[in-house]
Amino acid sequence: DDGQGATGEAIIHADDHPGDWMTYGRTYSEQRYSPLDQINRSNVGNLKLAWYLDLDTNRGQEGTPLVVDGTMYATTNWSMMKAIDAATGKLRWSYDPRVPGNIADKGCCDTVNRGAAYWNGKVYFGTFDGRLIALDAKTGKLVWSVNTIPPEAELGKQRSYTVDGAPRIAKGRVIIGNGGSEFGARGFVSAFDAETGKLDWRFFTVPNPKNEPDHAASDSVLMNKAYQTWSPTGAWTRQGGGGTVWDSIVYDPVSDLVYLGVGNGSPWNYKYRSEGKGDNLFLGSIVALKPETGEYVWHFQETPMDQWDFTSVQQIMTVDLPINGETRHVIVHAPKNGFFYIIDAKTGEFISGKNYVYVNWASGLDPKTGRPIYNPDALYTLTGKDWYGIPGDLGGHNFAAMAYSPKTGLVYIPAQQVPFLYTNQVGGFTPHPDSWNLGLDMNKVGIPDSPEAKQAFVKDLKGWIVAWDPKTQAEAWRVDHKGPWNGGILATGGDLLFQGLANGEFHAYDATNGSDLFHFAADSGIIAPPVTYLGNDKKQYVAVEVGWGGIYPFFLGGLARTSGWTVNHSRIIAFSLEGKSAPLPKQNDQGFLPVKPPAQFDSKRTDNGYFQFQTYCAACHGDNAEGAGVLPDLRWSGSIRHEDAFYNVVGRGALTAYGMDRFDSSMNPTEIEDIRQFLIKRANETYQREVDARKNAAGIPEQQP
Ligand SMILES: O=C(O)c1cc(C(=O)O)c2c(n1)C(=O)C(=O)c1cc(C(=O)O)[nH]c1-2
Ligand SMILES: [Ca+2]
Repeated sequence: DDGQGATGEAIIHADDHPGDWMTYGRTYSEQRYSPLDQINRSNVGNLKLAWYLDLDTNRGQEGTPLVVDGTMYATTNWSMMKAIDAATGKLRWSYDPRVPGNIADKGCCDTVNRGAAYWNGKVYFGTFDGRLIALDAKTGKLVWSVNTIPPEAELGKQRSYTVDGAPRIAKGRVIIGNGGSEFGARGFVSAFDAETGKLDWRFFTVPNPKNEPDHAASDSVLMNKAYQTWSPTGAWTRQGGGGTVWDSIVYDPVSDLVYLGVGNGSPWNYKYRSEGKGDNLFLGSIVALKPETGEYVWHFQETPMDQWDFTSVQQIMTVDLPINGETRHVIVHAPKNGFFYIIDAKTGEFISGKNYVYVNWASGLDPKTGRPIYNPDALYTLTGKDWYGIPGDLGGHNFAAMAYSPKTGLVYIPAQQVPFLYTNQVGGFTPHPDSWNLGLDMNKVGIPDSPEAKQAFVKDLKGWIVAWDPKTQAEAWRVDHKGPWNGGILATGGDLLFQGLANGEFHAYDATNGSDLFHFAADSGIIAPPVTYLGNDKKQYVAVEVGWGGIYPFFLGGLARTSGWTVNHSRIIAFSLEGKSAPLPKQNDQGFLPVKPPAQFDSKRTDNGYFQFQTYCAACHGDNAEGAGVLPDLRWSGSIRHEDAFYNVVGRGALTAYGMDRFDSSMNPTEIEDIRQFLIKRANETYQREVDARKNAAGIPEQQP
């Protein structure tokens, strides 16, 4: 027995039953390539809506649905799970883990969920409040549920753990990570027995602050190798250091290793975090472990001295590639930092790397070691000067998964350009409970409300597909989109690429040259990756979750209207050649109207109100109080009209059930009222502009400014 079990064998031999989509990236290689070819270049133009299922949350949907034996298992925002007849869209069962609403602000980037795992008749998924849940796949009944966050990891209000990534299963062990490095967190992954939920091993990705054993699988490598790459007294010893594994965990049966994509530093500011010393292992790294024990095998660090939120969490893919005349089994990786890496899957040896998007922080990689050749100006925490970085904190590529077609030999990356102004927090590192704690000046990371500043920034916002040839480490061609933050990509044996876009369209492209062969108006922004499968009727379907959200519209707010205005109507849509569904229901896409604000505000309080807003509110309600249409735009909120009404929501938690936490333990009533004064000021400054932006046939606001 090789320990794989029937499900492990089924996933390893996924191409023997291509109608299923049994694990996050379809196969353990996570290539997101399906050999199905009923739908192909010659007939995709006839693709029709087969069914749609409206969801119960109107927020960002990032899930990859699984399909096993004709049943789809989809996770949606607020960590909910649905089992659906994959041919008809009929709901079989649903499960709501009842994540408390006040948890939303413990995570940086929307209460999303990226997907489930399937093993031996059970489906597994993580919840935003840190649980891992196993359900009976047939009935949806709870089998077990565990808290994945050990009590000793929760060290006060500055530390935060949320779970939104999809679990992966290796040899009967469910492996799950978490997020939280923007607040304060020490990253780790845990492996649980798939049958019982019993903890098997745990691996921390950054050292114990006292260099003491955690009694975890990571003890020896952290104490002997990683600790020496951190300063013993930096802010990391209080903030956790970061390194959260919030998305990619991959098991490779060929090398028999589990790969972790490790996240950014906490706090971001390297000078404060580690006194400007050391590479800070294992931040920004791929780490390879043994699946049975969690024992360290190798690591490759892509971003030493991280200070840009350059996570290596992005999807890890294994491919067999011809390299210098021999076929090698390699990892290909396009992390946030903008470089495309090829790494030996067995040993972690760096083979080559080249930037897949424009980058200004490094001039290239050392050809021997793969270490970035830094632009000294990019090391803003060491220079003390502001840095306009490309990629910025959202990366050249974020969670939206890339795909590889073995037929074309190309990797298709949902690439983007979203610059970020990195500025140091003045006067040393000052953390705030219940807030992002980056060691950055939160006032300055925002865009000033001047048309010139905004136009310059918006001009730099881009999104496209890059078709990357890993054999030559060069771009083959590209498909330009209207703006950043588009969905993940699916490649198929029909020589097609499928992708949903931020502008609410779902597209099929020719995988050989990028020609646009099909599009469908899905009415809301799409950020999730599509999947394809056979229904019980043996027909090929392509399905995707629709729903605009995630960090781009949340934090960039009005600036994130790059692909147009969208009002959220979250649903799952599925297509087939025979699709006979009724069209999507007609809906009102106008969204809220600006409401004339109270004329008076106290201009002595608005500066502090801006600071409090940027510190506590901007990450969800939008930079400088301009919303993007997902969460309430506070400039037009009824609750800013009276001090008590505003305090009821912000201080006393009147809306906690809807995801708005109470902030009376992090701000006093005066500070909360300062925010209200600032919001009234912003409403007055922008009211006429927002009214004018709606003076068009559709009545929909045009892109800022
Ligand atoms: O450092 C972290 O722990 C962490 C967690 C998460 C998350 O859990 O979603 C994101 C990020 N970082 C992050 O940097 C990021 O760009 C991001 C985007 C998203 C999203 O779902 O839109 N999540 C996250
Ligand atoms: Ca992060």
